[in-house]
Amino acid sequence: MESIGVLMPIPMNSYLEGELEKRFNLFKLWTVPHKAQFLKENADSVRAVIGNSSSGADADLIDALPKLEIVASFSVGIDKVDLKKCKEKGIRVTNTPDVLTEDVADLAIGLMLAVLRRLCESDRFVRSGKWKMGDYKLTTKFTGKTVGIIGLGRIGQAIATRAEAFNCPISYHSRSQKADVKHKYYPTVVELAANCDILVVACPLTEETRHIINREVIDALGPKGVLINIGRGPHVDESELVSALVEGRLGGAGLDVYQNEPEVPEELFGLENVVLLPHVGSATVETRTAMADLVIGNLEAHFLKKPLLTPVV
Ligand SMILES: O=CC(=O)O
Repeated sequence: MESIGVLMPIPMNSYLEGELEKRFNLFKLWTVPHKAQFLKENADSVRAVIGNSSSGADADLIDALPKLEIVASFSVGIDKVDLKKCKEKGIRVTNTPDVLTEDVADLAIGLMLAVLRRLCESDRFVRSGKWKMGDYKLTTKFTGKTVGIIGLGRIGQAIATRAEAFNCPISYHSRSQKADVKHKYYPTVVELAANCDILVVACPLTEETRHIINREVIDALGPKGVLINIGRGPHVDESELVSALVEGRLGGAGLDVYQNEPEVPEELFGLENVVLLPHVGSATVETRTAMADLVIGNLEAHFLKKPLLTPVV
């Protein structure tokens, strides 16, 4: 397979790069000074593109690569891939589900604890020497809080399982009620938000879920409510979120994702009821290695004409 051209537009993971280089002719686009020219010159050699949560395959890239057969995403979310165009052109698409579910769910619970128990602020309190001047203030209990989950797929379910271990009643919203699920279902996000303490975004980003967290939802969650976003930045109307937090109309937020990563609204930096992470839901050595192996497995299966391991299209 050494002659098969695989395009990686941005750096993602050194283990993945190394494993791809052992098997394929890997084009690392970010190392090339004139990208457009390089793409033009090598367009006929590229048969696969590696995507991730910030770089996928849009219509322009797909059109620029006439020999493209597969987009293998090093992510579970494939919102950066033009799926419609891929379907039209018979281009296969794969992602990395399951292997990252536990890490993302762990992180969601971590964010809940961090926001309610002010873990990051308390850490700053100790480091700054303020403890010597008096005790840190009281915070908010997590055990027993009602957790509302938007999207009860693999990750949403794993968050529910973990939150149940903290005696948290679980409720959810998804496109339709799930027959085999005992948690309370709300047909709208506003109703879910009005009836939970902590609202978690755990659904894929699609046209229907863009800005699923809007002003009405934020107001329903209210000044004691906490928003956790481990989905995608555009799930949230970020300027509404920022003004609600600044004005105290929302109790707090734990965010792993943002509208324009790596840009994060600076108004949030001074708020102690907000915990900000740099999109690290699946970022452990173990999980990123498993994700890389899945990307490689999908590419090998495709080029050996075997069934894909985790096909999306
Ligand atoms: O954001 C990460 C992913 O989609 O895997």
